[in-house]
Amino acid sequence: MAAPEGQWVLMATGRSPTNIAVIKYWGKRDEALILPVNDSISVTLDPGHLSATTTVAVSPSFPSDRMWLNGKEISLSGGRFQSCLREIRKRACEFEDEKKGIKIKKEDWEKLHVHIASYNNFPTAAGLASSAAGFACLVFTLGKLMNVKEDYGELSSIARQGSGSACRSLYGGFVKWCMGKKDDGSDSLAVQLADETHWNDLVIIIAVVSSKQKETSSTSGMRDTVETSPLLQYRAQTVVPSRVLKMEEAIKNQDFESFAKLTCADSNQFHAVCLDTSPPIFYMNDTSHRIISLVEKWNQSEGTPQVAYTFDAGPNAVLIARNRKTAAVLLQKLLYYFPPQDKDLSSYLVGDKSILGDAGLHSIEDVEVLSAPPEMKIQDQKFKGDVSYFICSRLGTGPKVVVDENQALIDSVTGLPKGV
Ligand SMILES: Nc1ncnc2c1ncn2[C@@H]1O[C@H](COP(=O)(O)OP(=O)(O)OP(=O)(O)O)[C@@H](O)[C@H]1O
Ligand SMILES: C[C@@](O)(CCOP(=O)(O)OP(=O)(O)O)CC(=O)O
Repeated sequence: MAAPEGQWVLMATGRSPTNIAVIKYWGKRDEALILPVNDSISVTLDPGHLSATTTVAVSPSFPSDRMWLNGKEISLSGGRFQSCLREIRKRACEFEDEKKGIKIKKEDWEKLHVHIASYNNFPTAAGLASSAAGFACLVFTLGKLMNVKEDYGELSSIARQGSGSACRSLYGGFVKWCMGKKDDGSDSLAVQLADETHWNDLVIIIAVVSSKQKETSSTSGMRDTVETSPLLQYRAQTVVPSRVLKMEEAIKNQDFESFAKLTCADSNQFHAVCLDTSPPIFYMNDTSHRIISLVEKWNQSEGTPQVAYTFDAGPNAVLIARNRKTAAVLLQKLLYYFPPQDKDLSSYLVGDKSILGDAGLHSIEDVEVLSAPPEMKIQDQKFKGDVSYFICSRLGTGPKVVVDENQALIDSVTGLPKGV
């Protein structure tokens, strides 16, 4: 290390998207390495709406590894953080910045400590896959800092050891996590099926359903399912392999009918294996069921699917509309049943707010005069307050370096999070 000992702080900042599975990962064959029992497929969401931003810093003056998440210091002692740090350090390469007088040899990285600050632009641990965006961002940004060779497949298999679904956030667009066969997990990694420009008509509306924090985490829920559900074997060995092939074909051909049918069926089967677990796990609630019913009835009345729904380990609905026009009609139907509790429409729909204009919803008065969806039996009942808010988004890119140093979350002089 050529610079005066302890005088420098070297930093990198990255931003990573979250993703939502359309063919679900549920069940591990190896808990420590996080190896799944089946392949899964996801869509990456626009990082402008849902992403993690992480700054990692290294300095000879740091006595230990530390991390701050959304401004609060958290422990890095857990096995998942330790696995990601260890695997990235192993692959670190020599780095030199002559102007700043910094030289770090390959073997120096093992001795240097890092400070990590991360911020999610959406609620953490609220069923919106913050762990996927977070671990993908951590691994991607550490890789940049430590000059790791750009092999996204390998990075994805490291992110997988932070949280399984995180491996799919290393790419934009449509992504497949190949379960792999090897015991060491080296072939359990993500590949991109198509980038975000391949099928850009799709519009994603997320209904963030009001709920307390979930009772069963994905990690413990899937462990219980593996141990107790006879249905999971059938799903992993027979159903998913053929669905994955069909889903890849649907994505390749932009076949919305097939895409929507597979997405809804797979979400429903995932929740069925949760119910088949002993004791049973319930992630969806009455609001989730009402949204399913709304979409199913509409799709049926149109004769062909307009919207796909999928639910992760929580009650939030992720709705994928075939195009903007359909998304605008969907929003009208949703707001008819789930009007905002207060008069502020603009904070009730975040992300791409321009969809409100497309739906002709400029004020709360426009929501109040919406007519009931004709295909629905329940016309006179509304469920104000059952949805906290909506997010309108689209498919997005994979992780990116944030070059603007003003956006770094760590102060380049103190090496501590800004504002601490
Ligand atoms: N930006 C981040 N950087 C690193 N780790 C993060 C980040 N955001 C979240 N995490 C990790 O993920 C954990 C939250 O994961 P959890 O599975 O409980 O919630 P979620 O991913 O938001 O929801 P779900 O898995 O139901 O979609 C946090 O406690 C933290 O360990
Ligand atoms: C329902 C899911 O969202 C489950 C995600 O599980 P996690 O990736 O959060 O679990 P761990 O690997 O234990 O961290 C389906 C999916 O994203 O494929």
